[in-house]
Amino acid sequence: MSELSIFARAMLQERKDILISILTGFIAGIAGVTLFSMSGYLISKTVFLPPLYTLILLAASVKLLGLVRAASRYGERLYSHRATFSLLSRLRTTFFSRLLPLSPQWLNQQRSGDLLAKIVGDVESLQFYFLRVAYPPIIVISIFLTTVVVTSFISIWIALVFVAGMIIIAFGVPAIVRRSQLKQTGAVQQLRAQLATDSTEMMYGFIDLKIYGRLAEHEQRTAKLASELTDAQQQDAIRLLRGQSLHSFMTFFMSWAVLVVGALLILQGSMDGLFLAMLIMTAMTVFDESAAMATLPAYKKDSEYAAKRLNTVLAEAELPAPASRMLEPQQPVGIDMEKVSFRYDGDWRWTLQDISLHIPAGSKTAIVGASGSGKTSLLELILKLHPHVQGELRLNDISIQELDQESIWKQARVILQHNHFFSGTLRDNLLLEQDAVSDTRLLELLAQVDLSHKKLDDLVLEKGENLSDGEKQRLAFIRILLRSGSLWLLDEPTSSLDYVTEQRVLQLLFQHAKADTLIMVSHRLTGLERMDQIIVMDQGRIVEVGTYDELMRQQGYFYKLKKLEMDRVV
Ligand SMILES: Nc1ncnc2c1ncn2[C@@H]1O[C@H](COP(=O)(O)OP(=O)(O)OP(=O)(O)O)[C@@H](O)[C@H]1O
Repeated sequence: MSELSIFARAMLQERKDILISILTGFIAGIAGVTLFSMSGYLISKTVFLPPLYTLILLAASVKLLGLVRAASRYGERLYSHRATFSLLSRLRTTFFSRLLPLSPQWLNQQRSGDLLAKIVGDVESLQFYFLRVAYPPIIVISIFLTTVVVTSFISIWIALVFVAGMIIIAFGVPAIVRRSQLKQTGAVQQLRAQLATDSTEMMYGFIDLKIYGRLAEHEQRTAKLASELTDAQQQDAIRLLRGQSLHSFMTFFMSWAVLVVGALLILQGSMDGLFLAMLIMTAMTVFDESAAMATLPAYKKDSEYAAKRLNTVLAEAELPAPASRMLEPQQPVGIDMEKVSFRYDGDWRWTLQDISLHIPAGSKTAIVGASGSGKTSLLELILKLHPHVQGELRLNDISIQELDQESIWKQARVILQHNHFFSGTLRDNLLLEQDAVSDTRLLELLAQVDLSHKKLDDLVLEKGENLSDGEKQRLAFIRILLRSGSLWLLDEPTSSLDYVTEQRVLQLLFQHAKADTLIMVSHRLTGLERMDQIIVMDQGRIVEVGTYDELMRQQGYFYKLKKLEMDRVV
């Protein structure tokens, strides 16, 4: 059961609560059995008019056992649930922390709904493993064994009936329940994941689906999945109920068996009739204590299936090789590439091929080229977002393979083509990294990027739905101004801005990045005169490198692009 190894480790960490809950659970169970058997004995004894002190003693013991049972049951509930919730939180953090270092490329390949179903639903299914699978057999078997040993002093035959009952109830009933659910394994989890995937896709593509008239079809499919999930959950509930009913039936059957065998023994004179009521009460209580065994197979299968789904995620995903070297903080970063080639997983063609370049520390570089020529991919390689790269890529003369990814990210001030905005206030969205920035400073920055009409308490909707693309770009720009780091990687940071605002923002950018290394991917070819070098790309290759003047003099690819742009403007 290696699938459950994450769970076993988490259980080991919660061993104190687990041991206390087992101990209190055992005390509560035994106190319950003793309480009811003693009540049976008290009733029988009363018939023979015993001395008053005997009755007082028995009644006091029954009361005391009641108190012990209640207190230990409370302790059991408290510690077992505390252990369960701590396990759940450990599982969540373990799974999440294993996901975090995975390459974004791998994460992007996952369907978000399915991944969410795994992170939330499957992890939650695992929480029951302790409470409903690992824990009940320990309690049930220890209570049974204690009861059988004590009963054997009264009658070995009744003790044998208990053993038979234990085998039927603790093993037979779960085996029958297990057989009935073999075919159904994982149906709920699979449907839940499908529903989550379909629903997220519908939410993300709502407007397009509506425009292209496919919304109704999508809604129907989602509704069908939802009803199939309800059916599967209902089937699961029915199976659980069937197991519980079978268990109740067997509990009463075994109590009748105790009554019949006990009556025969009394008739034969081999057992005192005083004990009969006591033994029947014992049977009813002890078999009732084992109710959790009937639902155990269902929870076991669910947990194992959930663990398997989670493990597939972790097994498929390749963790980046550990790297120990760090980029020096606040030192401008020089970048060298020698014959670097790269292709996305599963892609037959090279996205980048034979890239050799030198970007001196503190220089300003523009990357231009046709759409799809590999400009963004090149930036992503510098951020070490893709682990498998051919050739040599060095930052400050350290091979990227040896560099710790986090240390690169700490140094980088990045604007991607799509910047994410969270639901919250504008202030929350600006202060992603640090909260020690005054409102006055934030308002000043907003004014510098022509957003003085915005207020810090303005509400931002999920994914920045109520912001224009240009506003998003300027807010992303403020975000990187608030960061520290000496490597600026900007992927078309001003593509949605008008010319005047763009120039204003770029001026601000050059002021802040004066001594730093700056690489900017740009579609527009205006304002590139101030760059130290321009890298021109086409179909994954570098076709030209030089300053603006050099490239214009050369009259090559860049010159043609520039001419096309100018013709378009005229
Ligand atoms: N996650 C991905 N998986 C597979 N292929 C990808 C992925 N991202 C990009 N590509 C492919 O890699 C190639 C280069 O893409 P890239 O985004 O680097 O180009 P680009 O020059 O930045 O384009 P644009 O100017 O349109 O942003 C494209 O052909 C694209 O289809």
